[in-house]
Amino acid sequence: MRTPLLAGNWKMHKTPSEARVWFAEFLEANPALQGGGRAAVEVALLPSFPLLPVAAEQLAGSGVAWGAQDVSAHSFGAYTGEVAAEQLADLGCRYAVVGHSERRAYWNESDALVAAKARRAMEAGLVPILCVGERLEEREAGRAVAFTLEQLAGSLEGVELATGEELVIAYEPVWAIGTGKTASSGDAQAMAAAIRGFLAERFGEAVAARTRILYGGSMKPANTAEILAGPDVDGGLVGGASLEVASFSAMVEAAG
Ligand SMILES: O=C(CO)COP(=O)(O)O
Repeated sequence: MRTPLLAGNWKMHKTPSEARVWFAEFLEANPALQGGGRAAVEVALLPSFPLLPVAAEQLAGSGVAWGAQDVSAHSFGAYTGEVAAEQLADLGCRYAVVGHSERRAYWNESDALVAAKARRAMEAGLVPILCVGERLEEREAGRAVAFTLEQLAGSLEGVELATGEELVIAYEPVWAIGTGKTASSGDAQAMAAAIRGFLAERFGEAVAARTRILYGGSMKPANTAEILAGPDVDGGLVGGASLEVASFSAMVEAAG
C-alpha cells in the first residue's frame, strides 16, 4: 500500500555541472528509471537550489522525482535570500525537506518555524519531508521516543491532512547522521511504529496508514535491506551514500 521512497539528500555538495553528469550516469546505470520508474520503490533526489533547474531538465519524464532541502515559511515578498514554495513547484519539485536536524542545529529552526514551512510547502502542492529525531543525550536518557514525538507534535502545529494532502516523515537520529553509526533495524522500526501511532491519534487511522515514514542516518548499500525490513519503515533519507552513482544505485536495487 505504501510504496517505499528512497530520497538522496545531497546537502551542500556538487556544482550544477557535476549534477548534469551525475544525473546522466545515474539514469544510464538504472534503465528501469529512465521511463516511468520502478513500481517497487520511488526514487527522489534533493540537491541544493541551484541544481534544481538541471534536475528539472534532465529528470523530467524519468522515474526519478526531485525536490529541495528547505523552503521558506513565507509566500512571495521582500524576503532576501529566501526561496518560495511556488518557485520550487514551478521547477517541478515534488518534495521539500523541512526541519532537517542540520537546520535545527545551525540555524536554530524551531518546531513552530518547521511547521510553518510544512504548511507553506503543502499550500504550493509540494510534499514536505519533515525530519525529526533525538540527539545522543536524549537516547542515553531513555527519552528518544518521548523527545521525537514531542518534536513531531510541535513541527506539525496547524498542519491538516484532511483532503488527501501528502506528508512524509523522516526519522533521523542526530547521532547517526554522517557518523557511520546507524540505529538498529529494531530501534528504527520501534520509532517508526511510535510515529505512526502518533499520526493515527493526530490525523486518524487512514492518514497514518498511508503516510510514509523514512529512516535516515548513515544508510548505505550494506544496511539498506535490513533497515527497510521493518514493517513501519517505508524508505530512507540518504546523505553521503547518495553522492555516488554506484552506491545510490545499489541502494535503489536493495530497496526495490
Ligand atoms: O542527514 C541525512 C539525510 O538527510 C543522513 O546523512 P548520512 O546518510 O550522510 O548519515
